[in-house]
Formats: sequence, structure tokens, C-alpha cells
Amino acid sequence: MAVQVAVLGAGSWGTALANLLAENGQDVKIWEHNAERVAEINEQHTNKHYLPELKISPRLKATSELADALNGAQIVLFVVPTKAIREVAKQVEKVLRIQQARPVIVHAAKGLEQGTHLRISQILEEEIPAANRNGIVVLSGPSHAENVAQKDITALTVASHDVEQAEWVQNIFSNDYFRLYTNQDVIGVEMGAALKNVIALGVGAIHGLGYGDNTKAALMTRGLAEISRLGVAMGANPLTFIGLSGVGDLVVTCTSVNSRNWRAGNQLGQGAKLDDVLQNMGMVVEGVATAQSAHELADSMDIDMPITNAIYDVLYQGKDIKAAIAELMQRSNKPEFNFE
Ligand SMILES: NC(=O)C1=CN([C@@H]2O[C@H](COP(=O)(O)OP(=O)(O)OC[C@H]3O[C@@H](n4cnc5c(N)ncnc54)[C@H](OP(=O)(O)O)[C@@H]3O)[C@@H](O)[C@H]2O)C=CC1
Ligand SMILES: O=C(CO)COP(=O)(O)O
Repeated sequence: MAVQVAVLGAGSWGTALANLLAENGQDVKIWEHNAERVAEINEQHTNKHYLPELKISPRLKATSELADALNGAQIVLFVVPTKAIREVAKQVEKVLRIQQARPVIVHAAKGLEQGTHLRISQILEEEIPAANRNGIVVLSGPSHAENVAQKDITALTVASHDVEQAEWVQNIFSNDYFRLYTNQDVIGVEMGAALKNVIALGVGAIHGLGYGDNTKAALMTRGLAEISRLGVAMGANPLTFIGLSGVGDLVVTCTSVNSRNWRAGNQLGQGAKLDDVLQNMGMVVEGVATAQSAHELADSMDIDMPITNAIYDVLYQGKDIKAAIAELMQRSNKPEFNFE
């Protein structure tokens, strides 16, 4: 039987996921605050701004009324940028309370909240009381919306403390090009997802500056080392960082022109100003805000994250990228691993 799903956010990823679910035979309503985009999805079956190539399934219905999207939904899938999660969750909570509903909450966002440094599932836990949610599940992993829209074979992680719930969501999303693996390490999955965006900004920047493959491999590998360091200190399982939501997502984001984070970094490396880059992107570049959260979090926990800190300095302190690279290279010599 079809499962009723409310998808919140008709950006690139929300549209790709909602369309996939509709094509899987689920009953999907996508909520979008922009009424013109709602009309475009319902009447033209397109979303030209975010996914210009996609022909959207006529099974997918869009609405600008949150209560309409949530009415009867068994799954509520949050796919708005990190900075909008709390605000949208507050609106959802009000509606679920009136509807006396208790859906499974799933999110596919990748970031850490600015100020609080919270992971997305923690924000959702704070804003939606247990009486109005039947667990929280995280969808993550190497998955550019553009590739999923083209039905490229894609493998992801679906994470929840409750393995049965993760398996239920796994079955609802799975098809012949979209394969999901369950994982109970919610902290590791969310931390890998958030922090790889910062490293992708750095890899884009060194590409823009003309550095070669050795430099990119070094940055990605040492980037993963510090992502794992912070993640493990927060309670993650180190193995998660060699999985799809760790190295998998780091690789796809650091090597693809589809990545907004990589593209933003590339433009910065070529000398563009951050404000101009963000304004011209027309889509969210999560790594910029996450660089600040990760820098502050690592500082407060006394975790060494030299690459993330260097990227923070470039983005927020106006440091020259070449000077930041030189400082990284002048650090004292170290062993690769500190085996206990
Ligand atoms: N794109 C991708 O390939 C992937 C993205 N992700 C993650 O998914 C999340 C969403 O990204 P993505 O879809 O790419 O982002 P986009 O920038 O493509 O789209 C964002 C969507 O959220 C909406 N939105 C923004 N702010 C609000 C708000 N306050 N209230 C309601 N709606 C809002 C936007 O509406 P409007 O257009 O009106 O501003 C738009 O529909 C991010 O955390 C990203 O890291 C994860 C995997 C893949
Ligand atoms: O998370 C993503 C791919 O897995 C998308 O990355 P960008 O936000 O950099 O486009």
C-alpha cells in the first residue's frame, strides 16, 4: 500500500526525493512556501530554478499550505537548509498538535545550527515533542540531486537509533537505482554530512588556485581525519566515517561540479568575493555556516581541526587563502595516527 509522505522544501534535493518517492508509488505532497513554484510543479511538472532537466511525475502534488501537506502524512521529510530547520519545525509542531498526528520524522539536511552547534536531529527533537513524532530518521550519503534526478545509481545511509524504523524508511525509498544501507550511529552520520561540506569548500578553493591531484587527495584525507576526530569526541562510531555518509559523501562533494560547496570554494580560489559567490549561487552553500559552527565546537571541545580552522579564517577573518595554506604546511611534524 502507498505510504503518505509530506516533503518540506521544493529545492534541489526536496524535489529530487519527492519525485523519486512519487515514482516509487508513494502518495507524496511537497510543501513549498513560494506559491509560483507550487503552481509550476502542479501545472508544468517542472522546477526550472532548482532542477531544470527534471520532468516531474504528475503523481507528485505541491502545496503552499503546510496543514494540507501534513494531513494524514505517515512520514514528514525535512529538506530545507539547516538555517530554516528550526523555524519550519516550529510550524510543523503547531500543525501536528492540532491534527493530533504522530508521523515518522525524516530529514535529509546537512549542517550544524549556528549558535547552538546542534545537529539537525537534535533541533527536531527540541521543537517536535515525542507525542507528535514517531522517531527521527536521517537520510544521508553521496547523492547529488542532479544525479538522482537522472536516475544515476546511488547508495545512501538511512540512520536511526531504532533499526526497525530505519528499515521501514529504507524500503520506502529503495528502487533499482537508489539503494540504502541502515546505520544506528546517528551522531556519526550527521557529523560526517555536516563537516564534509567545509572540506569541499577547501578542495574547491585549491582547485581554483591551480593545485593538482596530490593536494586534493591530501586535503580530503586529512580532512576526513579531523572530521572523525570531532565526530568520535562527540560519541560517533569511527567506522561510520569510512562509510557512505563519511568518506562516500566527502568524495562526491569534493570531486563534483554538481557540489555547490565545491563550486563556491572554486570561485573563492579564483579570487571571487564570498558575498558575490553566495548571492550568485541561488542555492544553499551549507559549508559556509557549518565552518563557523565546527570551528566554535572544536574550540570549545579542544579538538584539533587545522583545516576547518583555516577555512573558517578565510571565510570569516578575511585571511588570504595562500597564507592559510602556507600556515598549514608550516605546522610541526606529526605522526599520521596516534594509536593508543
Ligand atoms: N542538493 C543536493 O544535491 C543535496 C542537498 N542536501 C541537503 O539538503 C538540504 C536542502 O538542500 P537543497 O534542496 O539542495 O537546497 P536548495 O537551496 O536547492 O533549496 C532550498 C529549499 O528550501 C526552501 N527554504 C529555504 N528557507 C526556507 C524557509 N525558511 N521556510 C521554508 N522553506 C525554505 C527554499 O525555498 P525558496 O526557493 O523559496 O527559497 C527551497 O525550496 C541542505 O541541507 C543540503 O545540504 C543533501 C543531499 C543532496
Ligand atoms: O550533499 C551533497 C551531495 O551528497 C550535496 O552537496 P552540495 O551541497 O555541496 O551541493
